[in-house]
Amino acid sequence: MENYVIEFKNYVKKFKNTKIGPLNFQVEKGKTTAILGASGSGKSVVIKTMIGAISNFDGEVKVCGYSKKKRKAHLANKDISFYTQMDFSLYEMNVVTYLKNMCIVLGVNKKSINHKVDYWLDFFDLKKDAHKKIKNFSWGMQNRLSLILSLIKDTDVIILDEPGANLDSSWRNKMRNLLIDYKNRGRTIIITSHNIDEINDLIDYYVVLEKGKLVFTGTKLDLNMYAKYKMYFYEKFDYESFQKFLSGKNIKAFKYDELENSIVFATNSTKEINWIFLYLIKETTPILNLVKLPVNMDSIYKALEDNNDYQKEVTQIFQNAVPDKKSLKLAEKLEKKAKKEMEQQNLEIEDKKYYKTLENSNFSKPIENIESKELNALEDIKDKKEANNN
Ligand SMILES: Nc1ncnc2c1ncn2[C@@H]1O[C@H](COP(=O)(O)OP(=O)(O)OP(=O)(O)O)[C@@H](O)[C@H]1O
Repeated sequence: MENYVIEFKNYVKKFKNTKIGPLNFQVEKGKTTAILGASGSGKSVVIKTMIGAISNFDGEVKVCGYSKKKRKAHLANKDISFYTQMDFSLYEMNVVTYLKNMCIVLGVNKKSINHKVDYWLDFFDLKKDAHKKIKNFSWGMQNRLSLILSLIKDTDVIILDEPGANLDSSWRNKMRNLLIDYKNRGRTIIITSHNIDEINDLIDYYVVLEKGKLVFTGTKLDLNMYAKYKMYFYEKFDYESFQKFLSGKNIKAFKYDELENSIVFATNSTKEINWIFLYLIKETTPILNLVKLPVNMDSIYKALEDNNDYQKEVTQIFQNAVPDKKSLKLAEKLEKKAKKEMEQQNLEIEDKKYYKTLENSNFSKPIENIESKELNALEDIKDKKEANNN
């Protein structure tokens, strides 16, 4: 059985002034694939090609086993649903009549039409407006109607082009929960969104475009994206010793803003944040606020930049037959990086030790198996506690 629902091979679409491609990527069955990129990068062109709205292109595109260039290309659409924001401002019909007609066009089993229309109108809170003319619907209501159109066919593959646009946060949240449910049921989701942060935890594969070119395809692990946090303090912060503390930990500190007394740091494992708290306890530095910065295209491009730098370093080393001083230095750097990755793999074991330490933090028994720095931190607290009691 074919594991890929969609395949793009050497795909190129040329417009008068723009070229999209060459693109090579696959969408795996049962996974959530996000097509991401800045405005104008080519996301909609890719999606329009998937659904057959663009058919004149170079290369090969297969959807659900059907080549998009062959005579039977349209048959792929029976197995997929598609969402895009539609404009219903000229529709005189009421929503029930419209949806029932559309169910027939979409090939929904006749016996289930009434039940499905009723279910989805209820789900998107449009039942009370069921007999209004669609042209009188607000933008948000029209958007919910577009969503019903993409869900009512109930297919295993769903393509969503900016499903959150024009929806308020509570509807976006409801839509997100629906996608989680689809994902848990093994459905294939292809999604584009400018609010990456809202869907980032659902994404299995990233297809990242930049100015029509494919700049990345792969998993979250391949992307190695660090989550960024901003921490605010009451008073001046000793950034230098903080940076020293971070060496050997899987945390990067980006900058210290002296004006607002804030630091930005990043990590690819949320567990690592515990080190920061341990440091702050040691330094008795109270925090004012901690904010997780949203994932956006900048974070993704930054992760790609970091990955590219790393790749360049590796290539450089292997291209130099006789290692010079610079290459040796790079080799040393890479060795350190590899060591760090090993440490990351051992993180769970480290974490267990760390939590054990916290459990023991009543200081009634000796603390074993703990790094001396962290031991010192806890000892300091113990001293302070005792001083207070005296
Ligand atoms: N029919 C068309 N004729 C000419 N150029 C087009 C056509 N469709 C798309 N393009 C061009 O292709 C490029 C990619 O457009 P596309 O709509 O795919 O961007 P996008 O990534 O979906 O952007 P957004 O996030 O703003 O929707 C743009 O430069 C656009 O002008």
